[in-house]
Amino acid sequence: MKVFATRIIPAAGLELLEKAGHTVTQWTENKEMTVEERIAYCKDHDALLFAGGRKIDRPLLENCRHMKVVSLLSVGYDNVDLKAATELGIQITNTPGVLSNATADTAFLLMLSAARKAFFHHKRILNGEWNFSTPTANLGVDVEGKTLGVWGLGNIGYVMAQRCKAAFGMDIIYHNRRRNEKAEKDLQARYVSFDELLQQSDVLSVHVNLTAETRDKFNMEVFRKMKPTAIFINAARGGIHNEPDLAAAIEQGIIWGAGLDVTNPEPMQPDNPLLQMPTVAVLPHIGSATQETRNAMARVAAENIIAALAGKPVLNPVNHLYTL
Ligand SMILES: NC(=O)C1=CN([C@@H]2O[C@H](COP(=O)(O)OP(=O)(O)OC[C@H]3O[C@@H](n4cnc5c(N)ncnc54)[C@H](OP(=O)(O)O)[C@@H]3O)[C@@H](O)[C@H]2O)C=CC1
Ligand SMILES: O=CC(=O)O
Repeated sequence: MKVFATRIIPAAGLELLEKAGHTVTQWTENKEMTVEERIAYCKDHDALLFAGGRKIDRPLLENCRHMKVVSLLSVGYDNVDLKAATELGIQITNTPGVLSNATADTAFLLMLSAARKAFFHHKRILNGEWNFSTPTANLGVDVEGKTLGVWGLGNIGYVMAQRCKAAFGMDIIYHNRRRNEKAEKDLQARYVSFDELLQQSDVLSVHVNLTAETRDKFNMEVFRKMKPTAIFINAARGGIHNEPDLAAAIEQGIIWGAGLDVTNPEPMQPDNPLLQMPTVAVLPHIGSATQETRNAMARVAAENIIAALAGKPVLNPVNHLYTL
């Protein structure tokens, strides 16, 4: 059968699909497809491997009713109209688990980078300012022994908590809709209300899915409930924080700093004030971007397609989650 990939995909996934007898066409151009191009390609294929691009919306899905599966090369499924896909009988799948370590590592990197003003110091070196540091100027803060608050202690949040506890003996508090008993047992993570999470966290790391409930949750009203020394980390989705409010909160000393792998909108514009702030570290949505992890994700995405095209149950269905 015929599979269309919206970008060049890692070799491990390509090999699996070809070994299963499928023909794979990849979008190789260094520019986004137009809406018309995407519909034309999808109309002609049995499966879509979605490796990035504009939202999988109802108009696209309605033009591709024959498609058996849209396999996302990601965990997040907020860029798909799941309701439309389910109504049209199109299976949607994702790649959970295999990218948790790499994404948690990115959150960990951002936490340290914000705490130690690492990106700011890097910029200073580029400006030829090596000797500007004095015993009292441009200091960072320690994270050792402090409290990590995790909003969304699932696959990625768990690894972030595990790393922070093992590396720095941080106390772990978290807030989900349901208790995570494994984290409570293994990491002595303490379940708290959302407001307690805000009040008690020295570092607050966001790992929830982007949904109607979580969208724009971190706004000025919420930042005002956090410690003035707190560091806000978001390696989930930019839509979860209000970016002008975040910039104002740091500027006014309402919180101390931030580490963002995801921004709102993406791409972040180079003149965004957050990029000038010493206690802010921003990365261009590279949470899972390691060679090993991208190959593992491609394998899972390919296996989901192979199962769906064979009429077998897929590994990672997400259609049932659309009521979120
Ligand atoms: N930066 C990057 O490159 C990457 C970003 N991501 C993002 O990270 C997100 C999380 O991935 P992953 O850890 O695998 O997902 P999981 O489903 O394992 O974890 C999500 C957690 O969020 C909690 N949660 C969801 N909604 C709410 C809510 N309204 N209030 C409180 N808690 C909530 C869930 O618990 P409960 O259901 O009990 O509330 C769950 O523990 C993805 O959706 C994706 O957007 C993922 C990979 C890479
Ligand atoms: O943002 C990445 C994902 O896997 O979700």
